[in-house]
Amino acid sequence: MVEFLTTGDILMEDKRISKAVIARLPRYYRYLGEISEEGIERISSKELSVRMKVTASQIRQDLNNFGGFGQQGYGYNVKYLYNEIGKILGIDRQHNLIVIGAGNLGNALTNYTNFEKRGFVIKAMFDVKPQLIGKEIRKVKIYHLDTLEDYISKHQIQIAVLSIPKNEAIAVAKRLVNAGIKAILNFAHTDLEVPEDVIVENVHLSDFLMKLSYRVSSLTENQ
Ligand SMILES: NC(=O)c1ccc[n+]([C@@H]2O[C@H](COP(=O)([O-])OP(=O)(O)OC[C@H]3O[C@@H](n4cnc5c(N)ncnc54)[C@H](O)[C@@H]3O)[C@@H](O)[C@H]2O)c1
Repeated sequence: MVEFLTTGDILMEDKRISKAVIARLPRYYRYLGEISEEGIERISSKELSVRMKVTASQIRQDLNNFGGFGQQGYGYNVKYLYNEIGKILGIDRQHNLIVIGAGNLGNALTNYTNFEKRGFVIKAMFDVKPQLIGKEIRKVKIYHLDTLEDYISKHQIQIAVLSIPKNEAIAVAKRLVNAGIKAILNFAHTDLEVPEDVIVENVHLSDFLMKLSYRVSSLTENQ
């Protein structure tokens, strides 16, 4: 039988891994990293479930997708599982990023050193404001947007972060795609139109705030 993948699913050893499972992997990765730092070498699905506040069967189901991580009566080898999930997520290797828009948000992202610990290295920033060109933020140079395609063709850039006004984002995203970028982290409040093989993750903090607002409002209404 032919199996069809929906966008975002991955195929591992002829097995379809759902988007939902993939979306949970960063959380497993984070928890296992912390557990490993505590010096714990192995952990049962039950213990992990208590820490992560998900059911043990969910954990077993999720991790069984990748095979061979756990052993009956032994539990999971924390370091091994951590490394394997890291490999699946592709963070066992370096990813080079560029940030488009060197304003408040672009600065904050570039100043955040923890991305590098996960292998995400910001190589350059781009802007259109003449007074910003040539400046550096944590040794990351700001280039003019005119040099975008040239820079991408000369450096191995996989991911672009868009932190520019929304009315500029669609045009810049098109240029990024034409220059070969395959993944965009989009902070601009607009939907991007990209080909199917380009991955876009939208981060709209205001959406989270609206969700919180809804929850807070319903709490106060029920009081
Ligand atoms: N998604 C979120 O949760 C979230 C949160 C904060 C801000 N934002 C959005 O992110 C964007 C940036 O916010 P900010 O506070 O950093 O704004 P900002 O005004 O401080 O910075 C924007 C920068 O983009 C530059 N720019 C404008 N057009 C450009 C182009 N075509 N190419 C390259 N650079 C260009 C500007 O010169 C400026 O330096 C805005 O669209 C804002 O709405 C989103």
